[in-house]
Amino acid sequence: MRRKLVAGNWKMFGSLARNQALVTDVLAGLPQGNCEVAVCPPYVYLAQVAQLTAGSRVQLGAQDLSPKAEGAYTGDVAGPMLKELGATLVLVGHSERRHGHGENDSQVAEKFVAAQAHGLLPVLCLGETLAEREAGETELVLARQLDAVTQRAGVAALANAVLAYEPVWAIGTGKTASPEQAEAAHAFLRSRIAKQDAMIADSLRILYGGSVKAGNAEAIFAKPNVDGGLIGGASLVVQEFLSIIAAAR
Ligand SMILES: O=C[C@H](O)COP(=O)(O)O
Repeated sequence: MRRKLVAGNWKMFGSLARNQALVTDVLAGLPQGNCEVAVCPPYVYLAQVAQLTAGSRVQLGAQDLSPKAEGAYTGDVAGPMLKELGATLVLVGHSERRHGHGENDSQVAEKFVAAQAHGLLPVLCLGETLAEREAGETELVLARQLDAVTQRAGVAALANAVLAYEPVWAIGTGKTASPEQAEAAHAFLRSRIAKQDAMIADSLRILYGGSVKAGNAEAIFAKPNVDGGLIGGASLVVQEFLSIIAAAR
């Protein structure tokens, strides 16, 4: 039985005052339940959010990391730094990094390896663009993005990771993948991993991300291969985020 995870990706939103209000209200309203909850604030707020979430069941994540442990890499942030501030997980390969910052599959694989090397749980994001979907290339793209990591890190590395299927066309657009479209992509990913290791495939959590809201979370999370969500915009709205957590039973 896979335990669901709902992770809020705040992207480049927040301020000291807004974060304090958001986390305080989320903690106050957190529904009972078995699902894991995490928030991923911008780097500069990790220490603040670590303090606010201390002792709660809300885990702390970062949105990206450097593939290097330290060095002359201006503007980059290394895994050990995230760990020191209390992060336990980190997103790698988010589409806003792949498409907005030109990260390729092999760089994403290096970041995945670095995350694990520094004791962080990598949440590997993958997903196709609208053009790729319309060209019938969804599975081809997912396979390429997944294989880049399994070939670099080995399939066994997925025992200590989470996947997040995020169709690029559904991110921040209000256009959600239907529960059936999400399920099909998740099932494809799981079956591809099962060809190499059935047990790892069975225990691996695959989150869905892309315009998840209170109103659609329950239907998406009800699909057998969907193990929670990576939530962008709705994670910044207290009642939306709490309802999504409640839907992840
Ligand atoms: O990381 C989260 C995803 O990019 C989804 O963002 P969204 O919920 O705002 O569409």
